[in-house]
Amino acid sequence: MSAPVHRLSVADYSVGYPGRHVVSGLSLPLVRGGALTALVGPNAAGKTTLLRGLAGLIRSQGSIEVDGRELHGLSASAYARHVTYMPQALPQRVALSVYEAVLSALHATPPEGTSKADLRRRAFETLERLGIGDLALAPLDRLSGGQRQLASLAQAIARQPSVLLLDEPTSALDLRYQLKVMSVVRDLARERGMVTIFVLHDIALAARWCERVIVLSNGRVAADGTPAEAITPAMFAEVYGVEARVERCSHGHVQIMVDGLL
Ligand SMILES: Nc1ncnc2c1ncn2[C@@H]1O[C@H](COP(=O)(O)OP(=O)(O)OP(=O)(O)O)[C@@H](O)[C@H]1O
Repeated sequence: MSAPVHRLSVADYSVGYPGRHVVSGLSLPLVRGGALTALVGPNAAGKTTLLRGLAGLIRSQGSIEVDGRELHGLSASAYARHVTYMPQALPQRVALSVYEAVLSALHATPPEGTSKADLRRRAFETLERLGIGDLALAPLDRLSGGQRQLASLAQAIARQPSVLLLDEPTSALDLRYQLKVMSVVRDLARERGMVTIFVLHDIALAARWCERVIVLSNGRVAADGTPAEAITPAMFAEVYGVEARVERCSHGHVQIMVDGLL
């Protein structure tokens, strides 16, 4: 039996900090689970603020619905069962092993009907799936930056939320692990029908792996569509102030050539 496809809707949504609106009145056409969505845009566009708002970590106004259910008003623990956020900042240098860190994330919002043995199994399976089973017993404070990023991703995906929000999850990873992470998360999104939004600075990676690309600029949606619709020379000029060509290679993938600053 295939998993239900989760849905996220965001309407008239505003989020920011005391005395500072970063995103005002933003609406997103339905984000469907089962495939990857990229959130791209220049520095300070509001990507992290939007994701942290959607994750219920900072105060926001407007509507955020998951599977038709409004999340505003839910308790923090009920909210966290629907939405999981992987922050840009890597895990604290705490005295836990990678396995214990994943297990503690699972214990924070234990899925209904799962035993402690199920949670332990799920923690190990997640590490194996990401190709870091050999790091299970390694202390977090002895990992490299990339290894800590993988441990943080393992904490997020082990929780099996309806909506997974990942803030630059590949920024510290080498080429092989970038591809590994994109393919594991894409497969999980398909298997679980999970809504999955990645903040990415690497637009080529977004174009290659994501079905939908949302471009945020100054807290507004500047483009939203398939990679071919959203990633265009006009978007690069308007949003990033750079001259770029967008072509397709023989495999049909979008290729980006940045020629310089405008
Ligand atoms: N805690 C905070 N208090 C006040 N303003 C903040 C806070 N965090 C971020 N900002 C401001 O909000 C704006 C958006 O920041 P945000 O981190 O959401 O951007 P971003 O698109 O994720 O950027 P980047 O690509 O550089 O990570 C910026 O102008 C930033 O200075």
